[in-house]
Amino acid sequence: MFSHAIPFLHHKPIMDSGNLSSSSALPAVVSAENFRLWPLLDVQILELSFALFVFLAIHVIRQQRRYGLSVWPIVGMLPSLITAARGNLYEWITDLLRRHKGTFQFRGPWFSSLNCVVTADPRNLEHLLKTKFPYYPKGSFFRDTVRDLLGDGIFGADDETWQRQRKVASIEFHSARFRQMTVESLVELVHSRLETVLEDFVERRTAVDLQDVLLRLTFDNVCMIAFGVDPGCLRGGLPEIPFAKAFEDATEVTVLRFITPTFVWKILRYLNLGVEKKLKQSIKTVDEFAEDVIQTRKRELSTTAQPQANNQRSDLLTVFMRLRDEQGRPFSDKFLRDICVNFILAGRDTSSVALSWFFWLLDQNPDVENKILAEIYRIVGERGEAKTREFRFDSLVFKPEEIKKMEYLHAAISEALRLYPSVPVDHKEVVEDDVFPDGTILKKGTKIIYAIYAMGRMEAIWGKDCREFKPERWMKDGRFMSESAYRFTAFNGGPRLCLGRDFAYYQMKYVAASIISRYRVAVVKGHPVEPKLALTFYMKDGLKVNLIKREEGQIRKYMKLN
Ligand code: HEM
Repeated sequence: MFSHAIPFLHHKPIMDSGNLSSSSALPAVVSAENFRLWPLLDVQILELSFALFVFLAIHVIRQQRRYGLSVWPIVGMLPSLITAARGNLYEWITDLLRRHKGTFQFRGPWFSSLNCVVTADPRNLEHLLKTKFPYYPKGSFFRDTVRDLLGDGIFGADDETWQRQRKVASIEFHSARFRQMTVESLVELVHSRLETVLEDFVERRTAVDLQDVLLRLTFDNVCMIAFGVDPGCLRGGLPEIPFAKAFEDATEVTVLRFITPTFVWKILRYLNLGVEKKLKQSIKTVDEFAEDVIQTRKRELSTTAQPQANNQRSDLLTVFMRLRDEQGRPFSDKFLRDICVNFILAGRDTSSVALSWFFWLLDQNPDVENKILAEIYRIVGERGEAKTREFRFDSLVFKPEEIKKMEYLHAAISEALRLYPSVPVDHKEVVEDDVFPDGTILKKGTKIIYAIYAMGRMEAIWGKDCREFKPERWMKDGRFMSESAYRFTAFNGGPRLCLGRDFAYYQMKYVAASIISRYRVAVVKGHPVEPKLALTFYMKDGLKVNLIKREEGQIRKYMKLN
């Protein structure tokens, strides 16, 4: 920057002095006396520029020592961040955190919203997620950024608005009715849709993008849970569903707002230009879909034709429609829409990307795959009918109690989430001056990023083998052992612990066991696997795999059955 500034300051006098013979070319105010001063001024400017340069160089070096990164005037650490974002940003953050013993301060450009404290220290996580929870809300910056898409829904909400939704949804998520719905919806999706789609790829002997198929499955599944409707993304031919596409587009553009200066996206929104125009259109499609479902459900619930069927409904939309607010009034259609849209966002891609990383890891760790298979066969083998010739292992429909017993599979999925958490970084805001347990001083308004991906790679937390995929680290005496939410933060922790965690484990285990028991999943050789920069930890190029069908005869031989 300053190497540009110096010649610029010199140019004018040098050019002018070249025209000395022609006094008419000189500005009237430049006298001969003034001209004798030019070389003097030149030297002074040069000296001043040099002093400024030295001062800045010392400043940058000092800041580099203090923060571990160059801090440039005006743009702060942004150049390093941009360079890192071209490679693997999450590894870059991990490396910085390791060098700074778990916490570092990022200095963004002046007047930007990028100044923040980044931490992977479990003591700090417990402090902000639990001990001092009320002092670390999502905050107004987050809420304003996501409001157009998420409205007053649970994700951006704080205080009473959050509490009310959390309480109702929490009761519902733990109810027997809800559990039954999740079990039934998965049986329907896996055996009527997923199996058909995968079988089609096997017959055509073509590779399948497993991440895409899993995303479709979890999108349909979460819509069944939130709205009580199936959008049909996993139907034959894998059609493009306008609601699903609009949802995806709206999420992508909303994420872009986080790295765009607020005034820029607000102007674009006001003028209805560029990505903001796209966001508006996508939200319109989402709203129309929601409106349609809400009105249809209202009509269904008001008819007396099927009272039993209506009472059985346990999707979130119906549950919240039956409730009344503090004044005894039903919730507005807008609030109902917000609740459902937030749950869809929470559950649409988290489980599917986790499963994609899990299958990728399994391909590199055949010993783990064999142990999972052995566990499945052992558990299913306990069924009396499993020993008969009519029983077929390649068309298993697991019972909920069997899924629960699969503890090694539970450990393997947790291990995949430890290394590849679906939400790689999360954020909070400080509402009052505070000090982290590690001594970091926090000023009111500071943004906190907790680096969940980096936490899985901290030797201080997981030991020297932290980068290895070892489900055994979760097992003790043949049983799964859970870990503190402040060390394993893939599902967040404290009062805002993921509401869908139990459901997500059931869903992931059911889908994984159903696929593994039917096929060996082999990642296509040379397929590039790297993370995409997004809110969720997608694989940038999906996960291309070939499916190799397991032979019934081999399974029976393996199980020593005839
Ligand atoms: C592997 C699967 C999943 C992972 C790793 C995961 C992870 C997370 C994380 C990190 C948060 C905190 C987000 C934040 O506050 O910024 C969260 C919140 C939440 N999750 Fe999950 N999630 C998963 C699946 C699901 C599913 C399937 C559902 C619902 C069907 C769900 C529902 C929620 C809800 C409602 C919240 C908000 C809780 C609150 O703010 O009180 N999640 N989840």
